[in-house]
Amino acid sequence: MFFKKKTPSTEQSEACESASAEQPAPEMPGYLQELRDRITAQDLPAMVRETAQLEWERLTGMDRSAPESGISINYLEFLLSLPWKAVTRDNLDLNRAATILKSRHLGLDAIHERILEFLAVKTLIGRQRPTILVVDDEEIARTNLAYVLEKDGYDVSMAQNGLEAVYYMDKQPADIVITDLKMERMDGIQLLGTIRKQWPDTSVIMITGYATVDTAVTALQKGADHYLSKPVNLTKLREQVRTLMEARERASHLHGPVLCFTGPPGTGKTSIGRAIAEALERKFVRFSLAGLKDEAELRGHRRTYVGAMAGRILLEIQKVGVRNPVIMLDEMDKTIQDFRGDAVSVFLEVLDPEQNASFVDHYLDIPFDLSQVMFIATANMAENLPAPLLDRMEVIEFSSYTYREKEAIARQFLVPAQLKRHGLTTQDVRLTDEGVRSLIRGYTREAGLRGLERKIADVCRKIARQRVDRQEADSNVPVVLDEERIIALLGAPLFTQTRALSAPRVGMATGLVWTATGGEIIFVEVARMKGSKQLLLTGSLGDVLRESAQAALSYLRSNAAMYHIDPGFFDVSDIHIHLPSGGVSKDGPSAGVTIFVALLSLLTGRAVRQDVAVSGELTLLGDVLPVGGIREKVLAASQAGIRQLVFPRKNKAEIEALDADVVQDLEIVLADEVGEFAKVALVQEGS
Ligand SMILES: Nc1ncnc2c1ncn2[C@@H]1O[C@H](COP(=O)(O)OP(=O)(O)OP(=O)(O)O)[C@@H](O)[C@H]1O
Repeated sequence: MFFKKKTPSTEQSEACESASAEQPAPEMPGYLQELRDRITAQDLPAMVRETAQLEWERLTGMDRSAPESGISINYLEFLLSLPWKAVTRDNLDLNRAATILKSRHLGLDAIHERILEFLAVKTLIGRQRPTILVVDDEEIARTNLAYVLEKDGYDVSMAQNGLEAVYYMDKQPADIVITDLKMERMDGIQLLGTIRKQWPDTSVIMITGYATVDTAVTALQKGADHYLSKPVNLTKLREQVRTLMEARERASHLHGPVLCFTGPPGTGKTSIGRAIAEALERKFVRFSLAGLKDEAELRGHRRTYVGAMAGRILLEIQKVGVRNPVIMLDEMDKTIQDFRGDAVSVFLEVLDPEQNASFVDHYLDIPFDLSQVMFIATANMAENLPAPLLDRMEVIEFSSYTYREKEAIARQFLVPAQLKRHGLTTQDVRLTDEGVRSLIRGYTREAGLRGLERKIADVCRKIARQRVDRQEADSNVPVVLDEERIIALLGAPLFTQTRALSAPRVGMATGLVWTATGGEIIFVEVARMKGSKQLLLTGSLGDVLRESAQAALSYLRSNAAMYHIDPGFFDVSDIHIHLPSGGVSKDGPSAGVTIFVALLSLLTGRAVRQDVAVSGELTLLGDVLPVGGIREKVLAASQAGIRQLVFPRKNKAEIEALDADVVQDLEIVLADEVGEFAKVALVQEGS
């Protein structure tokens, strides 16, 4: 029993605290009767009905003007409004799922494949009908039980005694054995012993006509999962069978692992989640975790708090009215950083099928089964998620779109959808190639498509307004959306992409960074002045980047001769390293090589080519380690007008996996050690 009875004194004070938030109690006698009828009539699990009845009894003993009766009514109403048993039936037709996924997205084939595999495994497991073996020497008893259980969808076989049961189990072990206790040849207790030894995963329900406390205790001690006396209460038996089957389902990983979509904003994570729900014919809930500050928002407040209510998870379940929706937990990484308290353990409990079958919301105070929910988490960067959570999730990465992909998606999906949403048709508007390009390049700067979608909506709104205002006589003539028209509608372009500079410069190198919103090019500037061995670092740099700068400087000092620079250069100088765009914080090890190139240029006086970008982690001994976010970095480089890229050779596999579309117009050089980076980036002497 999970309902906690409180002492009258605490109840009173709590009730007074909560008074302001509660509704006045409805006219009681009729309402109380109605509540009672609902408790009896609704299909509730036994424990829930018991809790509701107890609460109802408390309510009837209360003064109807007392604030606590309002609290009690709210609780009961909430409890009765939850979908304790309601579920939608999964549609596991893979062809249909594939069609739905394809019709919603362009590209993303690898992700679609992965999701279809996930659904295929579910389908196969779902097809295996659970099996039950009924063992009883009375024919009527066993056929009756078999009839009832078959109607519940189980595959049922029968045996007359323990020996026959063992014979059947040898051929095909059942998930559950329901056995009589007293039988000829091998009785129920002996059969239980054999099952426990040979088929430890099979659950056993023991039934007997000679129910005594002793036999029940013996059966349970020997490993029976449940015990029932004759005549068998069929409702109880079916409930026990269902509980055991659900526990088995959970153990067989039917529900896990949880999918976790990572990638920059607007790359299709939510819309794929929605498409999965549509394919399965499940309800969909998107629930943004951003801004969630503490556990109570997820799990509810105890009823002792003023205005206590259930947490977001149960409120969403209540809203959709079924206990098996697809719930998308958006931006999990952000919540974990900002959360007061232990967010990780709450998520572990919510996502783990072993634990979430008895999820306890503090307000509800009795377990609610979340194990049928299909959770999908999203995060901008998987690296931001703690290892215990990542362990339970299958991460699927969504990456940035190329210009070309954006153009195709805009044409096929975003523009038609926005036209429709604004009462326009493709007859009203003709978007030219130049128009799409200018929308993408001039008005958005993003890895995904969110901003582009908003800009298209802006354009549609303005065209709709013009159409209505002017009552255009020529309304049959489509508006041609070319660059000029777009500038007329949206104003001057907002962005000129950070462009690589053209002329080579001494003391300035171009690098590449990867952030939650995609790739970016960065510039590293270095200067040397008279001083006394100080290294100044500016530009909102994180600790890792600062350490990379120190390592690059130490490497150069310790290898001065090899690079033909004065070994004492630092004794009489200060070195300043600056990464412009101070408003953006920068961190990570991959700028080590870029800093080295800028320093070497400064100390040798050789200029750095500005159409080359380098990215790699530098060790103190001059080795180069691989870096992350290759696709994002390459895209950023090509959009910024870079011609040549140098990456660590250890990134070869990721580079070879890039689509031709991404590496178009770029030359990528792979380097083993830091000197090779410098060779490409520095202008050749004499040239
Ligand atoms: N490959 C694609 N094909 C067609 N439309 C797409 C594709 N990717 C994204 N979209 C569309 O772009 C818009 C933004 O996508 P969505 O909301 O799914 O992104 P998200 O990754 O969930 O973003 P966020 O992380 O900000 O929540 C949606 O209208 C979506 O339908």
